Amino acid sequence: MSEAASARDRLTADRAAGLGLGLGLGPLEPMLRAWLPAQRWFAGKGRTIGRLRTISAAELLPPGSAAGLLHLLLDVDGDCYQLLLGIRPSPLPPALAPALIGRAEQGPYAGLAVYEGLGDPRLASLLLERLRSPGTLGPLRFDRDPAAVIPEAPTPRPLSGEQTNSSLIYGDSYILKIFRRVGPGVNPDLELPRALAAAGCARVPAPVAWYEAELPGSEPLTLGVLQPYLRGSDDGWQLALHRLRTGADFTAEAHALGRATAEVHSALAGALPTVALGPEQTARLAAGMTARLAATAREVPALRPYEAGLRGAFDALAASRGTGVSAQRIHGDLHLGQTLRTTDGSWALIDFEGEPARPLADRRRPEPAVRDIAGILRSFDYAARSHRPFAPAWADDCRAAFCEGYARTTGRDPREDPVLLRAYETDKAVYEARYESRHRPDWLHVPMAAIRRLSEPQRPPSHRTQLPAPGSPTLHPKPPRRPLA
Ligand SMILES: Nc1ncnc2c1ncn2[C@@H]1O[C@H](COP(=O)(O)OP(=O)(O)O)[C@@H](O)[C@H]1O
Ligand SMILES: O=P(O)(O)O[C@H]1O[C@H](CO)[C@@H](O[C@H]2O[C@H](CO)[C@@H](O)[C@H](O)[C@H]2O)[C@H](O)[C@H]1O
Repeated sequence: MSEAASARDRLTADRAAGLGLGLGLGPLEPMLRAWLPAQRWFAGKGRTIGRLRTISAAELLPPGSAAGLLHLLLDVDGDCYQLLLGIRPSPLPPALAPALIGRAEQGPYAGLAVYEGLGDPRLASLLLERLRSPGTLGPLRFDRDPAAVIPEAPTPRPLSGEQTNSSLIYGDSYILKIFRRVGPGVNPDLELPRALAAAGCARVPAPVAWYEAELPGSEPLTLGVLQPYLRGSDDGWQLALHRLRTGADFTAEAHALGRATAEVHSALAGALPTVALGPEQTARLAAGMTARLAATAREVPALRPYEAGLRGAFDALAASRGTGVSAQRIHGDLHLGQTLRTTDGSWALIDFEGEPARPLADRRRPEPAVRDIAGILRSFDYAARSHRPFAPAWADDCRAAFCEGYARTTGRDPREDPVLLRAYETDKAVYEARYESRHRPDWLHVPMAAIRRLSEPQRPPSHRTQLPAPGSPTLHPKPPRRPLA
């Protein structure tokens, strides 16, 4: 960055510090209190906000006759959230009207409209420009892969649809994910794709630029990651639903996805530390699952009648004494919505953030790879249950094909350790019950169906809706109808 640019950055950062936002949020506070709980990415939905204060404020662009861009990190009842606010003369142009948060009556922005800045192409372009030219602005540090060529000014658009964070797509070439709830320490969604890229694994789009906050006395907080946009790819979840609707087979894709997942797991195990689990660690894993179950049962009344039955899966894991299980860095929240089938027909995995509600330190801990496998197996069940009528055989076939694909690459079929797999599937279904009850109560019935099944005492498999036990004839189902990738 040039000296003039860095002097300008210091100026804007100093101006932001002097905005009167230092302790409280001043005139912005009432409007943000009303606006935050309505955001899809806000984790405290349904709660009245107690503490709301500024952690850092930096003007990426001071407002003048045109839009300004204010970057905020807010402490909302102990959670840290990232906001990018547009500030413009009021009224907003019609295209931006739905993004309005409020009009500042006093303070440095008196008379100006404050709005969600990401939908404003001018501000979205400014953010990309920052990422193209590394440097700092107040607490913000912008960084990039020096080898990457990031084009100038591709047209930005916000990604529409359900999301935990917020993303901007630039000219269908790059996608910038802006993390909303952030914490100290590198986000695994930056850490793991970078490690995979360095290891030569092409199953994950490699980060080309990122930005962080450097706050006194804290590890840097990852705030955003820019990656190549896999244009024309199909989201695995949508693809699966489409196949179900048209009565079409998905086992070839499930098999190829098993292989892709196994490749990513092998690359992660090669690039980052692994740990062999002994009986003590396995018992600790099982205790963690049991504790999560108890906490979820307190929060989700529908789960309570099944709590004792579900605990059986975790007790069995503790009793198994964990021989031969190894833990490694994994995806952490793998489901069909985190997979993309690219235009050349291969699978890519995205969103390595882990389960968004878990503390970052937990999400960065090595875990058995079967946790990801359980996530995908649950996802086939989700897809089959979203279909009317419920299609259990479709899900069973996909589950079997996925495990076979995984085994083809690693030499180990996940179903060979049914106790471990069942414990992780149960843990995932419990997580889903809490996730759905918090975010999509209309979907709660989907994990509840699995919870009912998983809470039943284990019987030898007698029909196709059961996960086949190792050695049973259904372990090696008929070959898929189409050639496998
Ligand atoms: N590299 C990419 N190429 C194409 N589409 C992508 C890419 N990364 C993400 N997406 C799309 O954006 C959506 C949201 O991304 P994701 O990383 O899952 O965000 P979140 O954590 O907010 O849910 C994905 O479901 C996918 O459709
Ligand atoms: O926002 P993320 O993609 O990181 O993940 C969260 O939201 C997912 C839903 O969007 C949720 O996934 C659950 O629903 C999916 C269908 O929409 C299904 O395919 C998954 O199997 C099921 O877990 C995910 O659990 C949550 O962390």
